[in-house]
Amino acid sequence: MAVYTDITEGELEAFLKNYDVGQLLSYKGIAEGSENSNFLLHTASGAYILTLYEKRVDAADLPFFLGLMDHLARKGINCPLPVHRRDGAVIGKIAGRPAALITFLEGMWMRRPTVTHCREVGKALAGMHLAVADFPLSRPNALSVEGWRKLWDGARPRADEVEPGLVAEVDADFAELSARWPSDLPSGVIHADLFPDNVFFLGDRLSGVIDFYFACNDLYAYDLATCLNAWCFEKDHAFNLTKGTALLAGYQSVRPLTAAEKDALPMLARGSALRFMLTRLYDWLTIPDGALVQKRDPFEYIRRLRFQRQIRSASEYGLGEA
Ligand SMILES: Nc1ncnc2c1ncn2[C@@H]1O[C@H](COP(=O)(O)OP(=O)(O)O)[C@@H](O)[C@H]1O
Ligand SMILES: N[C@@H](CCOP(=O)(O)O)C(=O)O
Repeated sequence: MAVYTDITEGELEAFLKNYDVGQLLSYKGIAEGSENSNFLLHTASGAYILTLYEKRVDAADLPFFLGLMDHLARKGINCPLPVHRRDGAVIGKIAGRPAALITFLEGMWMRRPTVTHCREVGKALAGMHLAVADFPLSRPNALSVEGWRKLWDGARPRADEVEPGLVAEVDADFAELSARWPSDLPSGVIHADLFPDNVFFLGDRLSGVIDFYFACNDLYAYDLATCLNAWCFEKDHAFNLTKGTALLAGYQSVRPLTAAEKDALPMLARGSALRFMLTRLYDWLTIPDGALVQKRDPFEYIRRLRFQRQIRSASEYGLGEA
């Protein structure tokens, strides 16, 4: 469920008066998503998404997120284009919340991505990494190693109740990741949450990338490692080598990895698995049952983490196979 703040037709009509989008024809809340409130709007000029930014998004970060979408869309990346108001601004206010209007993208996200989808997402990710080279804004990654530690401090006292032995496992991860986390790899603005529910397809064609609200400056190869975890495992938690091969080959067909990035990939994939396990575990332990926020399964990422601890070389993901 992702309509935390409801809006009236009157509020919406008043909000839209600031834009050149024509008369409001219809609007409805969108159930999918987890962070913000989203509405699908039809106006005389077409379809749009209205997003009301909720508590977990810092309003001070909105110029970065919306500026990034604007930059990428203008560079030909399939992502939403923020609609400018008549006064030039892209951020407005409705029902007391900061809000923006973005263009609607056709397509649907893949519940069971195929090898072809993995290759296409690899290409799109590399395309974004090239396209951000001249993006002028930056935002530190609040969810890198130090941010993970804060989440772990909150979750650790009850982590063994969720999964016996988890405290010892994750303490050991922190010791190793702190000592070996790379910092001198190619970096720039990354998406940082490129899961299947944030990528739309029309058949096999990638039609859109959405949800830039975790985007930040970090290592490009870390973004790719997140995709390995999010796209290349089956429902039974087994790694699919063919999908890994396709994702990495797709990425490298647009932006070849450096030797140092290849060497670091297992460590980055382990860190990324830890990052998503921790946000999920933290929410699992702190969000009350019945709350509107959708809680995601930490066990899926406990398994990813155990898998990633065993990997010694990126060739085990299929690097160099295609
Ligand atoms: N530009 C867009 N075009 C079409 N649908 C969109 C667009 N942006 C968001 N959506 C719809 O809204 C849902 C939630 O969007 P998302 O940005 O993932 O929200 P959240 O940040 O709350 O997780 C998506 O799953 C999709 O159905
Ligand atoms: N992708 C994250 C959760 C973030 O949710 P989103 O709806 O904003 O993509 C996870 O799977 O833990």
